[in-house]
Amino acid sequence: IVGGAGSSSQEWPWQASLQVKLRTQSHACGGSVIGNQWVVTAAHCFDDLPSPDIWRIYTGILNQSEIQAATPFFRPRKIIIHPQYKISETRHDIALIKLEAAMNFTDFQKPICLPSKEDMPYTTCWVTGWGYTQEKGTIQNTLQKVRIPLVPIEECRKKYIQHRITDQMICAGYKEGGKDACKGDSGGPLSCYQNGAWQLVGITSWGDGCAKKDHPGVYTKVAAYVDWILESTQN
Ligand SMILES: COC(=O)Nc1ccc2c(c1)CCCCCCC[C@H](NC(=O)/C=C/c1cc(Cl)ccc1-n1cnnn1)c1nc-2c(Cl)[nH]1
Repeated sequence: IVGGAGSSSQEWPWQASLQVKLRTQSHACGGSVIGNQWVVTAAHCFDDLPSPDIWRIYTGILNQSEIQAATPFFRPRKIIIHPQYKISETRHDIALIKLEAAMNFTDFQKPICLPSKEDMPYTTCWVTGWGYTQEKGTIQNTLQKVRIPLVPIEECRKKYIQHRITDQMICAGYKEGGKDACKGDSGGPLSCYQNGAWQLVGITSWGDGCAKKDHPGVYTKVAAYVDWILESTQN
């Protein structure tokens, strides 16, 4: 997260850290708890790391330093990549992880609501993650947060002429740049507060550089996948 600030405990209890254990273990992607056995993330997180056995999902964490050998984590029982997603493309960048066991919800780990399928005028949206605070950066210890306004899709299409911004994507950013998601934040939530509840409006997906002027971040529009999420999480 570029231009953000450290979060407090219990502020984003749906935020997950998806870690990969090869010879060493490290953070790879963000994720969002949407049920006691379900986390939603970006499909591209699995492009080069498809084996479920190397993934460890941590919830209820504020600081990466809380993750030690003894810290409990969930293993994926199943990873469901959106059927229309293609590796190294940007469309349908969404995946579901069924955890091997159900979690107990607490003040530190509980789900975020899925959004309504109708387009809403979200005005209070935040992006969170442990990603870089600049393009050449490092994974942050404390979960970072930054408030970012949504950008109308027609304006976003003008900024990304050579890319195809589809109706299943949502853009967020400041004209002057300075605040954005960055490397290590992908898969995490774009959370918007609306009608008294936090809703998972976007999944951090891609952008041209981090926090550059006239280059908003591009997020998977969760409202376009609510039916797929509901039918995929039935069993
Ligand atoms: C110590 O541990 C680490 O350093 N871990 C570790 C450290 C870094 C990374 C990994 C692990 C995961 C790589 C593979 C999966 C994921 C591959 C793609 C992923 N993208 C993003 O997270 C965000 C993109 C992004 C999103 C928005 Cl909305 C706007 C601008 C964006 N950016 C444009 N340019 N940079 N960001 C990424 N993530 C990393 C990189 Cl490197 N790139």
